[in-house]
Amino acid sequence: MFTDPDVTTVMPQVPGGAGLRNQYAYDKDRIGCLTDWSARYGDVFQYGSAIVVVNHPELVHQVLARTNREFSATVPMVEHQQTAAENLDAWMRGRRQGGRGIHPDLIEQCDQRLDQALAAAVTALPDKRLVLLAACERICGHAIIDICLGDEAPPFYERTAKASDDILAVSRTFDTPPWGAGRRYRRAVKAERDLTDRLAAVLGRLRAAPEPGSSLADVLLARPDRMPDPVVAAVLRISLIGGHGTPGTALAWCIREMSRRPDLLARLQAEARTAPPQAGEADLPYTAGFVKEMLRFYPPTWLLARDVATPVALGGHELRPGQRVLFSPYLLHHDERWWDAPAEIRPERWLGEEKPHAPHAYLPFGAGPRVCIGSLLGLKVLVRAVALLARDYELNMDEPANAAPQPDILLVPARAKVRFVPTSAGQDLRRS
Ligand code: HEM
Repeated sequence: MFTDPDVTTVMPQVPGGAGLRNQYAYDKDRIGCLTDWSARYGDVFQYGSAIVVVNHPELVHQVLARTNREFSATVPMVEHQQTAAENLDAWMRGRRQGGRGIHPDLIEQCDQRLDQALAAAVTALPDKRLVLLAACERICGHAIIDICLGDEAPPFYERTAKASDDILAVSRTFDTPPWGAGRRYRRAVKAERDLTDRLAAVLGRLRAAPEPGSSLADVLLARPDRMPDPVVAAVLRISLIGGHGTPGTALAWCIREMSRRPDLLARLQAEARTAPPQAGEADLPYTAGFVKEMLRFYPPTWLLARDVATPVALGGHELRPGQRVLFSPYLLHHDERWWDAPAEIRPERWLGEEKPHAPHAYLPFGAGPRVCIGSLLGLKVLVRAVALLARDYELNMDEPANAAPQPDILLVPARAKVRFVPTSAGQDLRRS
C-alpha cells in the first residue's frame, strides 16, 4: 500500500526535460524510455514542466478515482451543449444510461446473435492474406455493429470504421502536435453527427414498426421504462465506435500469440472443440484466461492521461492546473513488484480464485468514473472470437515474430499479414 509522505517533496525531473534529445529518445522507444525513466527517477517524476508521469498502482488509482473532480479526462462530444461543464454533465448522464443499456443481462440476450455475427464477419473476409490489424478491426467491428443494430447493421459498417478512425485521430496523447487539430476535430464532429443522424432514422423506423428481435437496439427499445430515443441513439453510437478499433487491436494480439505459441493454440483448440454449442464464458475458462492475459501483456490503451483541474497533492507532491498526468497500464502490467513473472505469457494465472496481481495493477479498461463502458461486451466478443478461430480456422500468419508492439495512440502489432483458412474439423463441428 502506498502512503503519501506527510511532507511535500520536490519532484524528480528527467534531466533535459521535454528537450529535443529526450523527445527523440522517446519517439524511438516510448515504452523503453518510460521504463528507464521510472527506474531512474521513481514512481512520480516530471518530464518538462507540464507532464508528470505516475507509475504506482495506488497513485494511478487515486488519479482515476478523482477524475471529473481534481483531474479531468477528454469528454466525448455531446450534441447541443454550450459549455464544457454542460458537456461533461450530459456525457455522464448518457454514460449512466449507456451503462444500463449494455448491462450484462442485456448482453446475455445477444449471445446467439454474437456467435452468428462473428462467424459471418470472418466468412465475409476475402480469402487471401490480409493486414492483421485491419482484418481484426473488421471482425470485431462487424460483430459489434450486428449485435447493436441487427438487420439495420450493413449500412453502418464502413461509416463506423471511418468515424472511429476520425475520432481516434483527435484523441489526445503525450505527443499530439497542435497543428491540424482544428481540421481533425471538425472531421471527427462531422463523422459523429453523421452516425447520430443515421441512428435516429433507424430508431424512428424501428419504433414505427416494432419487430421482436435480439439486437441491442431491439432490446433497448423494448425496455418497459422507455428510454428516450436520443439516449438510445447515444448508447448505440458509443457502442459502435468503442467496439471497433480497441477490441480489434486486442484480437490482433490474440491471433499473433496463437500463431507464435503452438502450446497455447493446442489448449485453446481443445477447449473450443469440446465446449457445448452456444458455450458461455464459464465453458471456456482457459480461453477467457488467455484473453485477460493478452490484455495484460499487450494492453491496447497502453498510455492514459488526465489533466490537473485544481491544485491537488499526489504522492507527496503538489500538482497544479496546466499539468498533465500520464500513466501507463503497460508499465503497471509488466512490473515485477505487482505481478509474478510478468515477462511470461501465462493464461493459467487467471484460473485461480485469487487475483494474480497487486490491487489496482490491472487496468486494460481503465477505472473510476470514466472506466470503459464496454468492458463486458468487449471481453465477451474477444472470448467468443478466439474460440471460433481456434475451433474452425487455421491461422496462417507471416512471421508473427515480426509483428512487434508499436506504441502509438493504441499499442498495435506492426504491419503483419494473416490468412484465415477454414479447417475441415471446424466445418464438421459447425455442421453437427
Ligand atoms: C478489448 C476491448 C476494449 C478495451 C481494451 C477498452 C479500453 C478502454 C479504456 C482503457 C478506456 C478508458 C480510457 C481512459 O480512462 O481515459 C475506455 C473507455 C471507453 N470505452 Fe472501451 N475498451 C474496449 C471495448 C469497448 C467497447 C466494446 C465499447 C462499446 C460498447 C467501449 C466503449 C468505451 C467508451 C464509450 C469509453 C469512454 C468512457 C468515458 O470517457 O467516459 N469500449 N475503453
